[in-house]
Amino acid sequence: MSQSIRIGLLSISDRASDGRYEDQGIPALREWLGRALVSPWEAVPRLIPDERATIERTLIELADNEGCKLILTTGGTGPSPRDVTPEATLAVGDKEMPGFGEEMRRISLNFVPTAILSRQVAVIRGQTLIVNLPGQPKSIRETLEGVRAADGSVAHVGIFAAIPYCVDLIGGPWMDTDEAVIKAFRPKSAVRPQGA
Ligand SMILES: Nc1ncnc2c1ncn2[C@@H]1O[C@H](COP(=O)(O)OP(=O)(O)OP(=O)(O)O)[C@@H](O)[C@H]1O
Ligand SMILES: Nc1nc2c(c(=O)[nH]1)N[C@H]1C(S)=C(S)[C@@H](COP(=O)(O)O)O[C@H]1N2
Repeated sequence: MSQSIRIGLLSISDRASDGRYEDQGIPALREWLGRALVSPWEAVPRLIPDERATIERTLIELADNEGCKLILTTGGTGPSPRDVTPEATLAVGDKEMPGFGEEMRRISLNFVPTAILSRQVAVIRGQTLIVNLPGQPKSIRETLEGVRAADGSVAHVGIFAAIPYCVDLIGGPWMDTDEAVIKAFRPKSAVRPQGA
């Protein structure tokens, strides 16, 4: 049995956090991960406003104190004055992982022409991978799972395909996925550690 991975689910929204609407970010993240992951995992959810200092503090808390090896944020990636999630994420990261943002924008263009308005980034902080997803709840599935053709075959692979191997490389727990949702790609040389 694999070791359980703790996954930070960080919904960043002024209106969801002050109760003007119900947060759909955390439920959408939970729902998708619940379908995609077949190895054990535990959600560590947080709902906060679009305040840069609060975002930075919460990312640090999830990574350093809560032991989350993966953090998925949703919201605050656009061009509006209050959208500061990428700045906060870059500020707490040791290394930027530009491929995630580049690929998510490409995937999202299959769904909306405004995909290029998302400034989403990904970083490594210590042994934690942090990935920004857009705020529209439907964009969570779109970017993580990718695009399917009418016959259900995969037309554009979602970014989650690369996440288990990235977590391996930074020393996190082994993750297995349901291939009907998303096939995790690992190079043939990747060796599953004993007991994982
Ligand atoms: N947590 C959420 N729950 C439900 N819907 C959301 C959430 N976050 C965003 N949305 C929807 O997606 C849209 C785009 O998200 P964005 O992150 O740009 O929010 P926003 O317009 O800055 O407002 P807010 O921060 O108050 O959610 C929102 O206008 C809203 O319709
Ligand atoms: N997959 C996907 N990506 C998407 C969208 C979407 O609906 N689906 N919305 C776009 C829009 S309209 C905006 S403004 C940006 C930024 O969104 P955010 O501020 O909610 O993070 O994400 C873009 N990326």
